[in-house]
Amino acid sequence: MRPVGSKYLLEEPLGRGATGTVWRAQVRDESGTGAVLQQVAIKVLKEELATDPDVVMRFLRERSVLLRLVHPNIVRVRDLVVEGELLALVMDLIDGPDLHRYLRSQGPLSPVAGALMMAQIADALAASHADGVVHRDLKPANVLLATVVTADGSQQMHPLLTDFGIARLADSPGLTRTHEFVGTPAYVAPESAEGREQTSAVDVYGAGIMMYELLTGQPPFRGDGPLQILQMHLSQEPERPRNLPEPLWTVIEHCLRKNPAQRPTAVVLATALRTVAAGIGVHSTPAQIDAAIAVGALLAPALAPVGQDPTLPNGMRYDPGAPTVFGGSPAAGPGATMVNAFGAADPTQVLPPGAAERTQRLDPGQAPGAPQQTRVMPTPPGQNQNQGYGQNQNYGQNYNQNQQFGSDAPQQPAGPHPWENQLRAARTRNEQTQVGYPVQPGPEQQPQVAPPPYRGQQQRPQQPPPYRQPPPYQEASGYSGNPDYQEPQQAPQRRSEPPAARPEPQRAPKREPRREPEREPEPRREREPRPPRRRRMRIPGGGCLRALLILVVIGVVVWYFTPMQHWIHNIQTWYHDVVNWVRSITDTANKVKKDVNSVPTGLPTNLP
Ligand SMILES: Nc1ncnc2c1ncn2[C@@H]1O[C@H](COP(=O)(O)OP(=O)(O)OP(=O)(O)O)[C@@H](O)[C@H]1O
Repeated sequence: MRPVGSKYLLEEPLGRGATGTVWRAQVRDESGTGAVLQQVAIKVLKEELATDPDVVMRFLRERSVLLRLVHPNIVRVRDLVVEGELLALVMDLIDGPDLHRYLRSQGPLSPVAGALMMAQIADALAASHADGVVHRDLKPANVLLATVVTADGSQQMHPLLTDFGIARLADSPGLTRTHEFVGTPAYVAPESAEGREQTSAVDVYGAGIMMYELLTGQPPFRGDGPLQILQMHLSQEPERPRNLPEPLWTVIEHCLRKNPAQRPTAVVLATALRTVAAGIGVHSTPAQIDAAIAVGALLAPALAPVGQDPTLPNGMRYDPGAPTVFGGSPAAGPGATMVNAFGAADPTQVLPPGAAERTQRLDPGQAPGAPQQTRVMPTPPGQNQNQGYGQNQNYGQNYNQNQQFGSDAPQQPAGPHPWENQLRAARTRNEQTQVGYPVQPGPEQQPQVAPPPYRGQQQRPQQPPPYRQPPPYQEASGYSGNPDYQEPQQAPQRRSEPPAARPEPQRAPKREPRREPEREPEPRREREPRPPRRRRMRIPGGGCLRALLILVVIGVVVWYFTPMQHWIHNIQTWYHDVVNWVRSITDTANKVKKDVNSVPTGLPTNLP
């Protein structure tokens, strides 16, 4: 067993994810008895994260926020440990599978069960959004299912959202150089895929994808590789699953809008899901059915009652400013190099060289060791990369303006996100290849993904929605919380006309024209499509015939239009002359020879 800090002992790994390994661990009594006080889960972040100064810095800065996120549907983070080159989150140990594993083994949930489970996850999101925390990596693997036994002895599944802040930690400028993907492509919102600003709406998109998967068994966009899936998020509309009740599809479809401004808030989503769950059950009253059918009006973005859910009791408001209630002992052991939940005021003792100094520069007005304010509105990816630490001194300021989701705080120019680069590279590759690939439209040609008119940039900033505690399942629809609960699969029958659509409310007048982002991506010039080539008919041997024909034509021209005939005639004449000369010479020679041979022999040989 490996010790972590002065009071934790890692027992056995529970599982590994992209950002680290989760261990079952013990909390030891530090008074000397060594007794095991409690079992916890500890997520030990990967070494490459733990050694990245940016991650360490964020880890320390966001500890107060992560520790403060206390909600019935959020896995509670109890402690954050920084020890040497080890970063770890100490969490409640949840004795149950994660939702991904559950879906693989049990199959999809029924519409009512799925809607009620997602309503609870939306509650968790509403609470975290109210506190300025965007999850950014919503997926079934990040929902743990605790089993609770009710008063009547039956077992119920209780979903708890985990891994808050991890995606943001992993999205470090240093890491994005080596890690191409932070997040899970199947659940990524279009704006995240394009490296645009990520607001709380990315979580609502993730919730929409998750809901689709809970009800059908698979996410809406599936492809061969991450890039193809990202492209589908950007340009494809999800296909409506068969047998899905219409009101439930309406909710999913609103969550999956490409434009983040058209998605509902998490508060509205939770209300809408409970309305739908109540209206599609077997015991639904006509009024509940009508309310479910009219859920589209509730989800309309202009009507989204930010933070105002009339169905929730007043006494159950979520107070983001409320003090965090921690358990355990605040004392760190002597010499312990640990930053703990109770020691927000503890000086940070172990930081990679320079990180402490940077932290100091980030918070110039803050006394060393003083509890940090909540500053967790995610900066657009790449911002830090381009700006350096000095400019991050505005972080707190920006947060104060940004904590209303979608505020009119000045937008920092965001550098290209790694995904964006990859998408561009892929498109460019397609263009260069040009073999049977249609030219992919650039972002500027895609109507669905045109930079959205962020509400925050156009409208007056709104206060974050005060979160109210949701009612238990039973209050919503009589659902016991057990996903095995049976309810009809078909859409509710319309028993009366739905209530007239609410009048469109007056939108707040534009306060200032929207500022164009300073770094608009260069509009990419589309290539002119090549005209189709005319295909020539190929005749076998046609090439030879053509050459022969050309030779004949040349011969005729030369014969009739040049002195060739004359030259040939002369050559013939010369030839004949030469032949005649040769003949006459030969004849003469033969004659001479004959004459010589005819000279009489027998002459005296002894002539003087
Ligand atoms: N608090 C917890 N209690 C019990 N088991 C947990 C807890 N947190 C995580 N686990 C289990 O540990 C395993 C790994 O979790 P982890 O969060 O690292 O996985 P992941 O979500 O797939 O990865 P990542 O979010 O890093 O991409 C999962 O199977 C999960 O069920």
